[in-house]
Amino acid sequence: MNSGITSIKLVLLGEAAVGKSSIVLRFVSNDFTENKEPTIGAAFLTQRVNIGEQTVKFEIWDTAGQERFASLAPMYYRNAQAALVVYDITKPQSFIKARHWVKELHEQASKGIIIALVGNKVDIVSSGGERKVAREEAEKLAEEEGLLFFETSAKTGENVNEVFLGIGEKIPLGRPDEQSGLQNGGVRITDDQRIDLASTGSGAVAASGCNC
Ligand SMILES: Nc1nc2c(ncn2[C@@H]2O[C@H](COP(=O)(O)OP(=O)(O)OP(=O)(O)O)[C@@H](O)[C@H]2O)c(=O)[nH]1
Repeated sequence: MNSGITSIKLVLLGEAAVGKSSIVLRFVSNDFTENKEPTIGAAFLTQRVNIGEQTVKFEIWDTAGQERFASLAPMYYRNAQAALVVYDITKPQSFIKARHWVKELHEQASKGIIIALVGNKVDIVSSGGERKVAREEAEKLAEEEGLLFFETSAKTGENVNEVFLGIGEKIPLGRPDEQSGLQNGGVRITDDQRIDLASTGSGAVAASGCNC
């Protein structure tokens, strides 16, 4: 029984190794793996969160960034209500790729799709590494294209939940979920958990430990 739950179909796009899977892993399991294996094809995961009074189920398609999988992307973003376009703030090429994804989404995805531009791996800069994509440049792109913008670290968890909270707050909620889950299609499925996203600006997230 799924009534009262709103589903948000969300896709992650971005160059290989920018940290898409790591962002999802942080959001779904509050975990991080060094030297994560590249995604093959795509992975599907879900996570339920409470945003205010509303339970939202994120249905997340984590696409593979390797060029050989690029032609599969439209299959995953076609019906998506939200997209995370991820780049690595230490890799300028990944920001160029992010621009391409934003353009493609605006041309080919659903009208009204909510797009968040996400600059990942801020922990590298915090620990003395060199930033190669200026925050101002990304903010400018976000402003011009009407995107949400976040800088995150999947490694430390910084701002990761805020990305999903930001998406949840932008999408009109209250439309009950009419169908439970998507077909597996041979991809990895991870059980979802329920967490509460508090819109306090503090970024606090309380895991309720409910595997439901
Ligand atoms: N320092 C740091 N490393 C990260 C962060 N996020 C991911 N990584 C590392 O970057 C590498 C690539 O991460 P993935 O999550 O597999 O990247 P991806 O974008 O999903 O890659 P594809 O599946 O090939 O598209 C892994 O070694 C991760 O451990 C981060 O926030 N900080």
